[in-house]
Amino acid sequence: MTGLTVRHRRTVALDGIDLDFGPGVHGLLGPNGAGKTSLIRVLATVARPDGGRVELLGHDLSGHRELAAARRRLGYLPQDFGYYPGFTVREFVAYVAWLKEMPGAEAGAAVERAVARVGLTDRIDAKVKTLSGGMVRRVGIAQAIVNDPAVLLLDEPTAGLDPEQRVEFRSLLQELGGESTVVVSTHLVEDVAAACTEVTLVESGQVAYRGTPTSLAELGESVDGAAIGGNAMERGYTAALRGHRAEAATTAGARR
Ligand SMILES: Nc1ncnc2c1ncn2[C@@H]1O[C@H](COP(=O)(O)OP(=O)(O)OP(=O)(O)O)[C@@H](O)[C@H]1O
Repeated sequence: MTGLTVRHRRTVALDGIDLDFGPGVHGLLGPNGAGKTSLIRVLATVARPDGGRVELLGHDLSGHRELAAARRRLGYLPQDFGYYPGFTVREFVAYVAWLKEMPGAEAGAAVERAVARVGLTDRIDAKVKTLSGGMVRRVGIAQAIVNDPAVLLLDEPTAGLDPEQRVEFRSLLQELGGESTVVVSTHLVEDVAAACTEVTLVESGQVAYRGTPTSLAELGESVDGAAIGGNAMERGYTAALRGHRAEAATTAGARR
């Protein structure tokens, strides 16, 4: 994407950002309101940008036909994931497979495979409304991967998962990142440390930092631990944010 701009009324959620994502697991980190969801929604083709150009899997997302082609190869777990409570897990994931225009002959096996990958085979014929919050989240992940997407977008997928499920989910993420491009937004620096190949730190609609989890931890090692606190990765996160804020303040001062 180049010059990607998203506005919500007077709020600039994304301020002309340039980014590209290749194969692997990309962690999107940033404070509340930084613009992570706005970015994922544009990539998921559910929101139109106000400016800039976005290309996904070779499709320019400004074209209608291109959008449909891109959607078939996408997987998306929204932050507020809506589902039909009366559907069983199988029915719900099959419904998403149908929406993605998967051929009927393949869909049945694909649904079972996706549900198995999130560890819910024993509940596949249970109604979604009877599941715990963490299980519903896993159904959300299953529907996102049912079509073996080339690009998988996950907005806060670990919210509501217990620690054991989170650990299992991270290994699933690593597996998925070996096959496709995964973009995952999270508040948890541990998710990034454990599962991501690259980190993008977003702040006030801008890219504040890009690098590997190791380079972010190295940045944390280089700052005064007593002054910031936390582990190396958390210190790196804080130092990168503060660095970006200082730079933005200097630029704004120079403009005045
Ligand atoms: N529908 C909307 N109407 C008005 N403002 C919005 C809307 N959606 C987002 N915003 C604003 O746009 C900015 C970016 O929001 P966004 O949800 O993309 O951030 P985020 O990084 O995903 O935040 P969080 O971590 O809290 O989910 C924020 O200032 C937010 O208040």
